[in-house]
Amino acid sequence: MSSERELDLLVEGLLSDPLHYGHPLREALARLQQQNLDQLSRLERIARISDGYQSLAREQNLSLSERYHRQLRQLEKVARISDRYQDMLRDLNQALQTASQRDVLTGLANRRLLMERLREEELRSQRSGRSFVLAMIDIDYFKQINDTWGHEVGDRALSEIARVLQGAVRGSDLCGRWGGEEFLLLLPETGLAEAQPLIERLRDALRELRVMVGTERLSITASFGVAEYQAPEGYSQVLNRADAALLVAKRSGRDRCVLAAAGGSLSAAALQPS
Ligand SMILES: Nc1nc2c(ncn2[C@@H]2O[C@H](COP(=O)(O)OP(=O)(O)OP(=O)(O)O)[C@@H](O)[C@H]2O)c(=O)[nH]1
Repeated sequence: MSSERELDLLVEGLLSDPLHYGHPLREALARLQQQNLDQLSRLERIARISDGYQSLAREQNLSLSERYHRQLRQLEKVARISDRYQDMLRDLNQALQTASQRDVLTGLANRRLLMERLREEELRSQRSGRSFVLAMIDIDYFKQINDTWGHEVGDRALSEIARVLQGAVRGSDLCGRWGGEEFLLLLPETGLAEAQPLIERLRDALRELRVMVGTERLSITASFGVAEYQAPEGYSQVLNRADAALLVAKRSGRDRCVLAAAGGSLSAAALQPS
């Protein structure tokens, strides 16, 4: 038995012994004993409170760290979703950009992209002094194809024509659909003399094109108006000259190419039907 416990028992024994009732020291001992018990229970309460605080603090720490990790995991998830979302947005933007620059039927550059490139080419030519060539191409009697075979056949013919034109030009050239059955070729860093063989090849390729409707083969020819950029003119002037040359090609029988010479006069160096 511990000495504290022995002392307790001794004090309890003295206080409960009727022999000591009325003894002046008994009252003092009883008060001392009570004070001791009160002190003890106060200490026990403090210890309980302290224990409670400690476990609460532990719990709070634990849940804080858990909450922190949970937040971190959520943030990582949000970041992953946001990355994916951004990738999707980028792809979508790219697709929209491409779609806004492409002709739906033929997949060629549309008029918007052609205009953009024309502006760029004008600036480049003014800086470098190297000209570019524009070829306006219009399919001959295309209305007859539609009227005879229907719009779907007309659409198929336009797609085939586009494929031939696109296949014949260099990577640095731009071939686009200007509208309807009209196409535009933009040949950077090129002069009329260099453009002529390409135009010849294109005319041949179109003439040889086999667009079939059942056993019938469509006859496809095109007229060309070709002009070379003359600095410091604006791109719309070279467009107008190519257009005027095309009109002459149409009026003088179609299936031919008319070159717009510098200064606005139309060259007699038209390529005649072969
Ligand atoms: N199928 C189809 N036809 C089109 C499309 N765009 C324009 N066309 C047709 O192309 C034809 C152009 O006719 P015109 O401008 O009279 O010219 P053309 O018959 O080719 O005669 P010339 O140009 O003078 O040789 C019209 O019948 C238009 O409807 C298209 O996207 N699909």
